[in-house]
Amino acid sequence: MEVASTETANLNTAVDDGRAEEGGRRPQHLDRLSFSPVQLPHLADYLPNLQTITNPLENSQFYHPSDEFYLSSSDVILRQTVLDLSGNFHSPSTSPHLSYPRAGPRKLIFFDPSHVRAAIVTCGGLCPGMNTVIRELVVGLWELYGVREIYGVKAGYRGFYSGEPVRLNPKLVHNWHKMGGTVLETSRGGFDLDKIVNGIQDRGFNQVYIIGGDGTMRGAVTIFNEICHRKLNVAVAGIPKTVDNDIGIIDKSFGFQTAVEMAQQPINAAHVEAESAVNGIGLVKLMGRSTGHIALHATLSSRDVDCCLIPENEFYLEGKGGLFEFLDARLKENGHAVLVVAEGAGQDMIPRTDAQKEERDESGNPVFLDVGGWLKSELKKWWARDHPDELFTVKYIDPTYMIRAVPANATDNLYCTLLAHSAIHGVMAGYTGFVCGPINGNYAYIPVKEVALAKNEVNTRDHKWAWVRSVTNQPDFGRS
Ligand SMILES: Nc1ncnc2c1ncn2[C@@H]1O[C@H](COP(=O)(O)OP(=O)(O)OP(=O)(O)O)[C@@H](O)[C@H]1O
Ligand SMILES: O=P(O)(O)OC[C@H]1O[C@](O)(CO)[C@@H](O)[C@@H]1O
Ligand SMILES: [Mg+2]
Repeated sequence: MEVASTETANLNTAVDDGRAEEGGRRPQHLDRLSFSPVQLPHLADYLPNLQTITNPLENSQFYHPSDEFYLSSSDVILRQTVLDLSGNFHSPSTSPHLSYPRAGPRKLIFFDPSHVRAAIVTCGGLCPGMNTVIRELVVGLWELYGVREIYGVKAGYRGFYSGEPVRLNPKLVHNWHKMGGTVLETSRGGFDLDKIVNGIQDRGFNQVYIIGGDGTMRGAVTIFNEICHRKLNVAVAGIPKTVDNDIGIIDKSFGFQTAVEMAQQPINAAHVEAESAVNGIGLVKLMGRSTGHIALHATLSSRDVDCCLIPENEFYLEGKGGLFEFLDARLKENGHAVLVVAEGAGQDMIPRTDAQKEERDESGNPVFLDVGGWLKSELKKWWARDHPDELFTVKYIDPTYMIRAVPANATDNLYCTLLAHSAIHGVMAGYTGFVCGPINGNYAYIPVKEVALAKNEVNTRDHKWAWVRSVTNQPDFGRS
C-alpha cells in the first residue's frame, strides 16, 4: 500500500549543491532543512483487506511501461521550491517543507476495472474546460484502465439524489472538448449530505470525480468524511475548477488562462471606443467574486488599461489620490482612459438596501451589485459636476458570461487532460479525499481538506501587483 509516512524525513543531501563551505563543512542551518510528506488518505486506511492487482497499463500496447514509469510513495512534489538557504529561519521558506505524492500511475492498483462504477459531477459556475475534463475522465477510464461503467451525474450535487445519471462512453463524449459549459449541467446549492452519500451508495458508485470550485471542494470534504465514516469502498477525487482562480495551493485552476485570453477582446473594444471619443472612458467588468486574478492578468497582457480595480485593493472616488483625480489627469494627458474592474471590487461603496445586503445565492455566496453600472453612473455624475461644458463618454462593457461560457483554449484543453488523467491514476491507486493539480508545474495529489481551506488571493504586496501599478501608473489608494 502506498501511503506516505507522516514522519519528517531529513534529506540533507538534497540541498547540498557541492559548493562546500570553508573547510568542507556544510553550514549548520542546512541540517535543519527537512521535508514533511503529507499523508494522503487511502482506502486501505479504513478497509485493510482490499486486494491489489497489477496496473493494466502493464499490458497496454501504447505504454510499454519501464520501471521508471510507475510512481511510488517516495515520489513527491514540494509545496515550496523557492528556498532561503541563508539561515534566516524567520523566513517561511526555511520551515519544514511540505511534500505531496506525485500524481501518476502506480504499479499496483486497488480497483478491478471490471468492478468500477465511476460517477462524474460538475458543480458551481461555468468555466472553460469543464467538458474537456469530463471527456478525458471518460476516455481515460475507458482506454487506460478498461473501465466500462461510467456515469454523468446531472446538474451538480443535487443530481446524486434527484434524476437519473447518464451512461457515458468515449463515442458519446468525443466532441465535448469543443463545447463551452458542461453537458452534464451544473447548479449551486442542493447540498444534502445524507441524500448525496445515500445516492452514491444506492447507485453502487465506487469512484466519484467531483469537478468544482472552492465551495464544491468544501462539499467534497464532507462527502469524503461521511464515506470514511460509513467505511464505503468509494474513492473521491476533486478536480479544481473556477474561472476566478481563487483556489489555493495549486498553480492555477483550469479555464483561467482561456478567460484571460477572452478578456482581451472587450478590453480592445473599450480602448477603441474610448480613443474614438472626446474624453472617452472605456469600462470593462470582469469576473472575480473575491479575487482579481482575471482583471490583473488581463491588464498585464493588454497594456491598454489605465486602471485596474480589484477586490483585494480598496479604492475610492473623490479627493486626493482618488479615482476621479487620476482620470482627470489621464484624460487631460491622453484624451481617453480604459478601466478594468473585477466584479467583487468596490462592493462596499455601492448603496444597497438591507434586503440586498442579506442576499445570497443558493450556495450561500453573497450576491453582488453591478459595480460596472454603478461606476459608470458615478463617473457621469462627476464629469457633469466638475466639467459641465466638456464632452464626455463612458462606454461600459460587461463581457463576464461571454468570457466563461466558451470552450477551453489549447493550453487549457491540455491542462484539463492532464488533470483528468492524474485524478484517474490516483483513484485507481486507492487514494481518496484528494484533489489533483500542479504545484510549481508538477502534478501532485493534495488532501481535499487542505485545498478547501486554502484561498488564492492577489497579493498586493508582491511584484505582479507592483507591475500592474507601474504599467498603469494608477494610484495605490492610500496603501503605501
Ligand atoms: N461549505 C459547504 N459545504 C457543503 N457544500 C457546499 C459548501 N459550500 C458550497 N457547497 C456546495 O458546493 C456547490 C458549489 O458551490 P459554489 O456555488 O460556491 O461554487 P464553487 O464550487 O465555489 O465554484 P465557482 O466559484 O467556480 O462557481 C454547491 O452545490 C454548494 O451547495
Ligand atoms: O451568475 P452565476 O452563474 O451564479 O455565477 C457568477 C459567479 O461565478 C463565478 O464565475 C465563479 O465563482 C464568479 O466570478 C461569479 O461571481
Ligand atoms: Mg467559488
